[in-house]
Amino acid sequence: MENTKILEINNLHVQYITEEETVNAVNGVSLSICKGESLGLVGETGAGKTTTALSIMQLVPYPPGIITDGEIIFEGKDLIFNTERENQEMRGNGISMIFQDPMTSLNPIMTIGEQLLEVVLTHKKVTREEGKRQVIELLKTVGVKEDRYNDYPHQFSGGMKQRVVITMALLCNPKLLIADEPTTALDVTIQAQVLDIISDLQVKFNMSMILITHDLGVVAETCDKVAIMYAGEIIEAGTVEDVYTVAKHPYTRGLFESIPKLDDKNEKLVPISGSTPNAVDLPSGCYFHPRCKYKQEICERESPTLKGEGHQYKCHFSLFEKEELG
Ligand SMILES: Nc1ncnc2c1ncn2[C@@H]1O[C@H](COP(=O)(O)OP(=O)(O)OP(=O)(O)O)[C@@H](O)[C@H]1O
Ligand code: NI
Repeated sequence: MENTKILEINNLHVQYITEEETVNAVNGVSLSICKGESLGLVGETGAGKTTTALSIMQLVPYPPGIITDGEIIFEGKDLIFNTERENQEMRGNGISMIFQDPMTSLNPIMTIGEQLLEVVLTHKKVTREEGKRQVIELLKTVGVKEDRYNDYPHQFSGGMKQRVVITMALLCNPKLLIADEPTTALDVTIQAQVLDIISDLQVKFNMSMILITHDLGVVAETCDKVAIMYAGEIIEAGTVEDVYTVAKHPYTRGLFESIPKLDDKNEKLVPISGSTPNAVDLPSGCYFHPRCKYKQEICERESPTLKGEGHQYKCHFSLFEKEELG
Protein backbone atom coordinates (compact mmCIF):
# COMPACT_ATOMS: atom_id res chain seq x y z
CA MET A 1 0.00 0.00 0.00
CA GLU A 2 1.21 3.46 -0.85
CA ASN A 3 0.89 6.37 1.48
CA THR A 4 -0.49 8.96 -0.91
CA LYS A 5 -3.78 10.37 0.34
CA ILE A 6 -6.38 10.12 -2.38
CA LEU A 7 -9.31 11.48 -0.38
CA GLU A 8 -9.39 13.71 2.64
CA ILE A 9 -12.56 14.92 4.31
CA ASN A 10 -12.25 17.69 6.87
CA ASN A 11 -14.98 18.73 9.29
CA LEU A 12 -17.87 17.86 6.98
CA HIS A 13 -21.30 19.07 8.05
CA VAL A 14 -24.47 18.16 6.17
CA GLN A 15 -28.02 19.09 7.08
CA TYR A 16 -31.43 18.32 5.58
CA ILE A 17 -33.38 21.52 6.01
CA THR A 18 -37.13 21.71 5.54
CA GLU A 19 -39.69 24.21 6.79
CA GLU A 20 -40.61 21.87 9.63
CA GLU A 21 -37.21 20.75 10.82
CA THR A 22 -33.45 20.61 10.41
CA VAL A 23 -31.86 17.16 10.39
CA ASN A 24 -28.22 17.23 11.49
CA ALA A 25 -27.12 14.25 9.40
CA VAL A 26 -23.33 14.74 9.37
CA ASN A 27 -21.73 16.70 12.18
CA GLY A 28 -18.04 17.26 11.60
CA VAL A 29 -16.75 14.15 9.88
CA SER A 30 -13.04 13.98 9.10
CA LEU A 31 -11.41 11.00 7.45
CA SER A 32 -8.77 10.16 4.89
CA ILE A 33 -8.02 7.28 2.56
CA CYS A 34 -4.75 6.41 0.89
CA LYS A 35 -4.27 4.93 -2.55
CA GLY A 36 -5.27 1.27 -2.66
CA GLU A 37 -6.65 1.35 0.87
CA SER A 38 -10.08 0.10 1.94
CA LEU A 39 -12.06 1.72 4.72
CA GLY A 40 -15.11 0.20 6.39
CA LEU A 41 -17.66 2.81 7.46
CA VAL A 42 -19.84 1.27 10.15
CA GLY A 43 -22.78 2.55 12.15
CA GLU A 44 -26.40 2.04 13.04
CA THR A 45 -29.20 3.18 10.79
CA GLY A 46 -29.40 6.96 10.54
CA ALA A 47 -25.78 7.49 11.61
CA GLY A 48 -25.06 9.49 8.44
CA LYS A 49 -23.07 6.95 6.40
CA THR A 50 -24.99 7.34 3.14
CA THR A 51 -25.08 11.11 3.51
CA THR A 52 -21.29 11.13 3.88
CA ALA A 53 -21.00 8.99 0.72
CA LEU A 54 -23.41 11.17 -1.22
CA SER A 55 -21.42 14.23 -0.15
CA ILE A 56 -18.26 12.77 -1.66
CA MET A 57 -20.16 12.03 -4.88
CA GLN A 58 -21.66 15.54 -4.77
CA LEU A 59 -25.07 13.87 -4.93
CA VAL A 60 -26.67 15.07 -1.68
CA PRO A 61 -30.25 15.79 -2.81
CA TYR A 62 -30.85 19.53 -2.73
CA PRO A 63 -33.32 20.51 -1.44
CA PRO A 64 -33.49 19.54 1.38
CA GLY A 65 -29.84 18.44 1.74
CA ILE A 66 -27.01 20.94 1.99
CA ILE A 67 -23.33 20.72 2.84
CA THR A 68 -23.00 23.52 5.36
CA ASP A 69 -19.31 23.26 6.20
CA GLY A 70 -16.13 21.34 5.54
CA GLU A 71 -13.82 20.20 2.77
CA ILE A 72 -13.78 17.10 0.56
CA ILE A 73 -10.38 16.97 -1.06
CA PHE A 74 -10.03 14.40 -3.84
CA GLU A 75 -6.65 14.26 -5.52
CA GLY A 76 -5.78 17.67 -4.10
CA LYS A 77 -8.98 19.45 -5.17
CA ASP A 78 -11.99 20.43 -3.02
CA LEU A 79 -15.00 18.78 -4.67
CA ILE A 80 -17.41 21.14 -2.94
CA PHE A 81 -16.38 23.91 -5.34
CA ASN A 82 -16.71 21.74 -8.45
CA THR A 83 -18.91 22.83 -11.34
CA GLU A 84 -21.57 20.33 -12.46
CA ARG A 85 -19.36 19.51 -15.45
CA GLU A 86 -16.39 18.77 -13.20
CA ASN A 87 -18.65 16.62 -11.04
CA GLN A 88 -19.72 14.55 -14.03
CA GLU A 89 -16.11 14.05 -14.97
CA MET A 90 -15.23 13.05 -11.40
CA ARG A 91 -18.11 10.54 -11.35
CA GLY A 92 -17.11 9.29 -14.79
CA ASN A 93 -13.53 8.41 -14.06
CA GLY A 94 -12.59 9.35 -10.52
CA ILE A 95 -15.13 8.06 -8.01
CA SER A 96 -17.83 5.44 -8.52
CA MET A 97 -20.59 4.41 -6.17
CA ILE A 98 -22.47 1.13 -5.87
CA PHE A 99 -25.87 1.56 -4.23
CA GLN A 100 -27.77 -0.89 -2.08
CA ASP A 101 -30.49 -1.47 -4.68
CA PRO A 102 -29.10 -2.40 -8.11
CA MET A 103 -32.12 -0.87 -9.86
CA THR A 104 -30.99 2.58 -8.69
CA SER A 105 -28.24 2.31 -11.29
CA LEU A 106 -29.84 0.22 -14.07
CA ASN A 107 -32.21 1.40 -16.74
CA PRO A 108 -35.04 -1.16 -16.99
CA ILE A 109 -35.76 -0.49 -20.67
CA MET A 110 -32.24 -0.91 -22.04
CA THR A 111 -30.27 -4.15 -22.40
CA ILE A 112 -27.37 -4.35 -20.00
CA GLY A 113 -24.97 -4.42 -22.96
CA GLU A 114 -26.37 -1.17 -24.33
CA GLN A 115 -26.16 0.65 -21.02
CA LEU A 116 -22.70 -0.58 -20.14
CA LEU A 117 -21.42 0.32 -23.61
CA GLU A 118 -22.96 3.77 -23.26
CA VAL A 119 -20.97 4.31 -20.05
CA VAL A 120 -17.73 3.37 -21.78
CA LEU A 121 -18.40 5.52 -24.84
CA THR A 122 -19.33 8.55 -22.73
CA HIS A 123 -16.13 8.48 -20.73
CA LYS A 124 -13.47 6.87 -22.92
CA LYS A 125 -12.21 7.64 -26.37
CA VAL A 126 -12.68 4.16 -27.82
CA THR A 127 -14.52 2.69 -30.82
CA ARG A 128 -17.82 0.82 -30.29
CA GLU A 129 -16.07 -2.43 -30.98
CA GLU A 130 -13.30 -1.80 -28.49
CA GLY A 131 -15.89 -0.56 -25.96
CA LYS A 132 -17.96 -3.70 -26.38
CA ARG A 133 -14.84 -5.84 -25.96
CA GLN A 134 -14.03 -4.08 -22.67
CA VAL A 135 -17.60 -4.49 -21.40
CA ILE A 136 -17.65 -8.20 -22.18
CA GLU A 137 -14.25 -8.75 -20.61
CA LEU A 138 -15.21 -7.02 -17.37
CA LEU A 139 -18.58 -8.82 -17.28
CA LYS A 140 -16.68 -12.10 -17.49
CA THR A 141 -14.45 -11.02 -14.61
CA VAL A 142 -17.50 -10.59 -12.37
CA GLY A 143 -19.02 -13.85 -13.57
CA VAL A 144 -21.59 -12.71 -16.15
CA LYS A 145 -21.39 -14.68 -19.39
CA GLU A 146 -21.12 -13.02 -22.78
CA ASP A 147 -24.46 -14.43 -23.97
CA ARG A 148 -26.27 -12.24 -21.42
CA TYR A 149 -25.09 -9.05 -23.15
CA ASN A 150 -28.44 -8.48 -24.87
CA ASP A 151 -30.62 -9.31 -21.87
CA TYR A 152 -32.66 -6.74 -19.95
CA PRO A 153 -32.19 -6.12 -16.22
CA HIS A 154 -35.45 -7.90 -15.28
CA GLN A 155 -34.04 -11.11 -16.77
CA PHE A 156 -31.31 -11.13 -14.09
CA SER A 157 -31.53 -12.31 -10.49
CA GLY A 158 -30.71 -9.78 -7.74
CA GLY A 159 -27.15 -11.02 -7.36
CA MET A 160 -26.54 -11.01 -11.12
CA LYS A 161 -27.96 -7.48 -11.36
CA GLN A 162 -25.54 -6.34 -8.67
CA ARG A 163 -22.69 -7.90 -10.69
CA VAL A 164 -23.78 -5.80 -13.66
CA VAL A 165 -23.81 -2.73 -11.43
CA ILE A 166 -20.30 -3.57 -10.20
CA THR A 167 -19.24 -3.78 -13.85
CA MET A 168 -20.81 -0.39 -14.51
CA ALA A 169 -19.00 1.13 -11.54
CA LEU A 170 -15.63 -0.25 -12.59
CA LEU A 171 -15.75 0.27 -16.37
CA CYS A 172 -14.16 3.70 -16.14
CA ASN A 173 -11.36 2.58 -13.81
CA PRO A 174 -12.34 4.69 -10.80
CA LYS A 175 -9.63 5.50 -8.31
CA LEU A 176 -12.12 5.38 -5.45
CA LEU A 177 -15.06 3.01 -5.16
CA ILE A 178 -17.82 3.68 -2.66
CA ALA A 179 -20.00 0.65 -1.96
CA ASP A 180 -23.05 1.53 0.15
CA GLU A 181 -24.34 -1.70 1.69
CA PRO A 182 -23.90 -3.37 -1.69
CA THR A 183 -25.33 -6.71 -0.61
CA THR A 184 -28.09 -5.78 1.82
CA ALA A 185 -30.82 -6.16 -0.81
CA LEU A 186 -29.52 -9.59 -1.87
CA ASP A 187 -30.24 -13.12 -0.78
CA VAL A 188 -28.10 -14.07 2.21
CA THR A 189 -26.61 -17.02 0.32
CA ILE A 190 -25.08 -14.85 -2.38
CA GLN A 191 -24.06 -11.84 -0.26
CA ALA A 192 -20.62 -13.32 0.39
CA GLN A 193 -20.03 -14.03 -3.31
CA VAL A 194 -20.81 -10.48 -4.32
CA LEU A 195 -18.64 -9.07 -1.52
CA ASP A 196 -15.79 -11.31 -2.62
CA ILE A 197 -16.07 -10.00 -6.18
CA ILE A 198 -15.93 -6.39 -4.98
CA SER A 199 -13.05 -7.11 -2.65
CA ASP A 200 -11.04 -9.03 -5.28
CA LEU A 201 -11.48 -6.28 -7.86
CA GLN A 202 -10.54 -3.60 -5.35
CA VAL A 203 -7.23 -5.33 -4.79
CA LYS A 204 -6.72 -6.28 -8.46
CA PHE A 205 -7.23 -2.71 -9.70
CA ASN A 206 -5.49 -1.14 -6.68
CA MET A 207 -8.55 1.03 -6.05
CA SER A 208 -9.29 2.80 -2.82
CA MET A 209 -12.61 1.80 -1.35
CA ILE A 210 -15.15 2.94 1.20
CA LEU A 211 -17.37 0.04 2.19
CA ILE A 212 -20.49 1.03 4.09
CA THR A 213 -21.99 -1.73 6.18
CA HIS A 214 -23.61 -2.68 9.47
CA ASP A 215 -21.51 -5.80 9.58
CA LEU A 216 -18.28 -5.70 11.58
CA GLY A 217 -17.40 -9.20 10.36
CA VAL A 218 -17.46 -8.07 6.75
CA VAL A 219 -15.17 -5.16 7.59
CA ALA A 220 -12.72 -7.50 9.31
CA GLU A 221 -12.51 -9.64 6.19
CA THR A 222 -12.46 -6.88 3.62
CA CYS A 223 -10.97 -3.66 4.97
CA ASP A 224 -7.64 -2.21 6.10
CA LYS A 225 -9.20 0.51 8.20
CA VAL A 226 -12.46 1.10 9.98
CA ALA A 227 -14.40 4.19 11.03
CA ILE A 228 -17.34 3.94 13.42
CA MET A 229 -20.10 6.52 12.97
CA TYR A 230 -22.59 7.62 15.56
CA ALA A 231 -25.06 10.50 15.23
CA GLY A 232 -23.22 12.04 12.30
CA GLU A 233 -19.77 11.85 13.87
CA ILE A 234 -16.89 9.43 13.58
CA ILE A 235 -16.42 8.32 17.16
CA GLU A 236 -13.59 5.85 16.58
CA ALA A 237 -11.25 5.14 13.69
CA GLY A 238 -8.07 3.24 13.02
CA THR A 239 -6.67 0.13 11.44
CA VAL A 240 -8.94 -2.90 11.65
CA GLU A 241 -6.24 -4.59 13.69
CA ASP A 242 -6.04 -1.80 16.30
CA VAL A 243 -9.76 -1.17 16.66
CA TYR A 244 -10.71 -4.84 16.75
CA THR A 245 -7.99 -5.63 19.27
CA VAL A 246 -8.82 -2.83 21.72
CA ALA A 247 -11.93 -0.77 21.04
CA LYS A 248 -11.50 2.52 22.88
CA HIS A 249 -14.98 4.01 22.66
CA PRO A 250 -17.81 2.57 24.78
CA TYR A 251 -20.10 2.58 21.73
CA THR A 252 -17.64 0.54 19.68
CA ARG A 253 -17.28 -1.91 22.55
CA GLY A 254 -21.05 -2.16 22.68
CA LEU A 255 -21.16 -2.94 18.95
CA PHE A 256 -18.65 -5.75 19.37
CA GLU A 257 -20.55 -7.14 22.33
CA SER A 258 -23.76 -7.17 20.31
CA ILE A 259 -22.31 -9.59 17.72
CA PRO A 260 -23.68 -13.06 18.38
CA LYS A 261 -20.83 -15.47 19.03
CA LEU A 262 -20.55 -18.31 16.55
CA ASP A 263 -19.27 -20.80 19.07
CA ASP A 264 -22.09 -20.26 21.51
CA LYS A 265 -25.53 -20.84 20.07
CA ASN A 266 -27.26 -19.76 23.26
CA GLU A 267 -25.45 -16.45 23.50
CA LYS A 268 -28.02 -13.66 23.33
CA LEU A 269 -27.42 -10.57 21.28
CA VAL A 270 -26.41 -7.83 23.74
CA PRO A 271 -27.73 -4.63 22.25
CA ILE A 272 -26.56 -1.31 23.59
CA SER A 273 -29.42 -0.08 25.72
CA GLY A 274 -31.31 2.99 24.57
CA SER A 275 -31.76 4.20 21.04
CA THR A 276 -29.87 6.39 18.58
CA PRO A 277 -30.47 10.08 19.15
CA ASN A 278 -32.88 12.04 17.02
CA ALA A 279 -30.81 13.98 14.47
CA VAL A 280 -33.30 16.86 14.69
CA ASP A 281 -32.69 17.32 18.40
CA LEU A 282 -29.25 16.00 19.35
CA PRO A 283 -28.24 15.62 23.01
CA SER A 284 -25.94 18.19 24.63
CA GLY A 285 -22.27 17.39 25.09
CA CYS A 286 -21.22 13.94 23.93
CA TYR A 287 -23.97 12.59 21.65
CA PHE A 288 -23.52 9.14 23.17
CA HIS A 289 -23.89 10.21 26.82
CA PRO A 290 -27.58 9.24 27.25
CA ARG A 291 -26.64 5.61 26.47
CA CYS A 292 -23.21 5.50 28.08
CA LYS A 293 -22.82 3.50 31.26
CA TYR A 294 -19.65 5.44 32.12
CA LYS A 295 -21.27 8.88 31.80
CA GLN A 296 -19.84 11.66 33.96
CA GLU A 297 -21.00 15.22 34.46
CA ILE A 298 -18.61 16.59 31.81
CA CYS A 299 -20.13 14.26 29.19
CA GLU A 300 -23.48 16.07 29.36
CA ARG A 301 -21.78 19.42 29.08
CA GLU A 302 -18.90 19.15 26.63
CA SER A 303 -18.42 17.47 23.30
CA PRO A 304 -15.22 15.44 23.51
CA THR A 305 -12.41 16.12 21.06
CA LEU A 306 -10.90 13.37 18.96
CA LYS A 307 -8.00 11.82 20.86
CA GLY A 308 -5.15 9.61 19.75
CA GLU A 309 -2.81 9.36 16.79
CA GLY A 310 -3.59 6.75 14.17
CA HIS A 311 -6.13 5.02 16.36
CA GLN A 312 -8.50 7.82 17.27
CA TYR A 313 -11.53 7.98 19.54
CA LYS A 314 -13.94 10.71 20.58
CA CYS A 315 -14.47 10.32 24.30
CA HIS A 316 -13.58 12.30 27.43
CA PHE A 317 -12.05 9.28 29.11
CA SER A 318 -9.95 6.30 28.21
CA LEU A 319 -11.82 3.11 28.86
CA PHE A 320 -9.46 2.07 31.62
CA GLU A 321 -10.13 5.37 33.41
CA LYS A 322 -13.83 4.62 33.03
CA GLU A 323 -13.48 1.22 34.53
CA GLU A 324 -11.95 2.91 37.58
CA LEU A 325 -14.76 5.47 37.66
CA GLY A 326 -17.25 2.60 37.57
N1 LIG B 1 -33.61 13.23 1.90
C1 LIG B 1 -33.62 13.36 3.22
N2 LIG B 1 -34.42 14.27 3.83
C2 LIG B 1 -34.44 14.43 5.16
N3 LIG B 1 -33.69 13.71 6.02
C3 LIG B 1 -32.88 12.78 5.48
C4 LIG B 1 -32.79 12.55 4.08
N4 LIG B 1 -31.90 11.56 3.85
C5 LIG B 1 -31.44 11.19 5.06
N5 LIG B 1 -32.02 11.92 6.04
C6 LIG B 1 -31.75 11.82 7.50
O1 LIG B 1 -30.37 12.04 7.70
C7 LIG B 1 -29.87 11.20 8.74
C8 LIG B 1 -28.72 10.35 8.20
O2 LIG B 1 -29.24 9.47 7.22
P1 LIG B 1 -28.31 8.50 6.35
O3 LIG B 1 -29.16 7.89 5.30
O4 LIG B 1 -27.11 9.25 5.89
O5 LIG B 1 -27.87 7.40 7.42
P2 LIG B 1 -27.21 5.97 7.20
O6 LIG B 1 -26.13 5.85 8.23
O7 LIG B 1 -26.83 5.78 5.79
O8 LIG B 1 -28.39 4.98 7.62
P3 LIG B 1 -28.77 3.52 7.01
O9 LIG B 1 -27.85 2.54 7.69
O10 LIG B 1 -30.19 3.33 7.43
O11 LIG B 1 -28.61 3.56 5.54
C9 LIG B 1 -31.07 10.38 9.23
O12 LIG B 1 -31.60 11.03 10.36
C10 LIG B 1 -32.02 10.44 8.06
O13 LIG B 1 -33.37 10.32 8.49
NI1 NI C 1 -27.38 4.40 4.36
